[in-house]
Amino acid sequence: MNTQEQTMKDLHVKPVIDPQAEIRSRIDFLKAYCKKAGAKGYVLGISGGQDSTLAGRLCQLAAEELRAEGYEAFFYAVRLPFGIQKDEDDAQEALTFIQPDQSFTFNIENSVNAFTGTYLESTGAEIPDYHKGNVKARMRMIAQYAIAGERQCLVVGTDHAAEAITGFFTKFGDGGADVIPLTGLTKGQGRELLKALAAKERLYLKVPTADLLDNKPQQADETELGMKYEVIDDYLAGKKVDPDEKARIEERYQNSRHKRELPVTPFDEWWK
Ligand SMILES: Nc1ncnc2c1ncn2[C@@H]1O[C@H](COP(=O)(O)OP(=O)(O)OC[C@H]2O[C@@H]([n+]3cccc(C(=O)O)c3)[C@H](O)[C@@H]2O)[C@@H](O)[C@H]1O
Ligand SMILES: Nc1ncnc2c1ncn2[C@@H]1O[C@H](COP(=O)(O)OP(=O)(O)OP(=O)(O)O)[C@@H](O)[C@H]1O
Ligand SMILES: [Mg+2]
Repeated sequence: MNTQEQTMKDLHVKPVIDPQAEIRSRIDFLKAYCKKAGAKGYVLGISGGQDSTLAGRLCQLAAEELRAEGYEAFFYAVRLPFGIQKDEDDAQEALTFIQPDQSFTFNIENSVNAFTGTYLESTGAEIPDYHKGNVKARMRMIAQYAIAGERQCLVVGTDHAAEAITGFFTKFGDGGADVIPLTGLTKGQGRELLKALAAKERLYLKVPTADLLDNKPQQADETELGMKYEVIDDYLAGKKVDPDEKARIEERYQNSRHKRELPVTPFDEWWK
């Protein structure tokens, strides 16, 4: 098996999907795991971006089905802006589509600013914008775990194959979650699922952005990555891609392995 085939297998990617079947199996997974864990539902940050819109809708449908079957479960959608989010209208549109049982707004600005202030006092250095971005992602994780802890719920992650292969997530930030229902999907397949769920075009054609930087608000992921999701998706679907791009994807995959594993112990061999 060549590297590309092995990676596709490791990341559980199917080159072609039946969107309705994927929706069904992922909702079934969310329901089965919730019951098995004895949890009371799901918590997820809703940014207005494609991934959380999709995962949020799947969680809401799972919670509704569980209740109809006599199991009390709820979906809590959390808006987690840093100050005023430039694309707040998209986030509101996402909430309208998801129709969550309950939504909260937890503004992370005060917590992040308190953190960066203490960081300066403690180390004598300003935290660079890039690393502050990771603090924002981790603050969102802290907020979601606090809500999940209080409500005995599961924290939902939105990682999928196109982010997993590039390691394009913050370790223990948006990468920190209990259940990851979009695993194995490419970015384009996530879009297909949203279409099949009758989301508005605006929600699935939105330009993907981590939106973590003060200096470059709404920067497109593709700009930071220096790669197109279309190319990453082609690679994941087993297609032939430009050799330079292929090499860059494979390098990113290899260098980010530590993010897809549990913390390394003296008994692990994978890093050798
Ligand atoms: N080989 C190794 N073995 C074990 N651990 C290793 C390691 N190399 C670094 N590390 C650890 O990992 C840390 C670096 O990882 P991390 O803190 O995640 O930082 P890093 O990978 O540098 O940054 C996160 C990236 O993900 C992007 N992101 C974040 C959040 C959301 C989204 C989105 O798609 O919306 C994208 C963000 O724009 C940025 O490019 C190091 O500080 C170190 O602690
Ligand atoms: N401003 C925010 N408010 C609430 N949750 C957020 C916010 N920013 C990020 N998140 C959470 O972090 C996750 C990772 O962000 P990411 O940008 O990868 O996904 P997305 O915004 O849902 O979709 P896209 O990748 O297309 O922008 C989101 O899915 C969401 O759960
Ligand atoms: Mg986003």
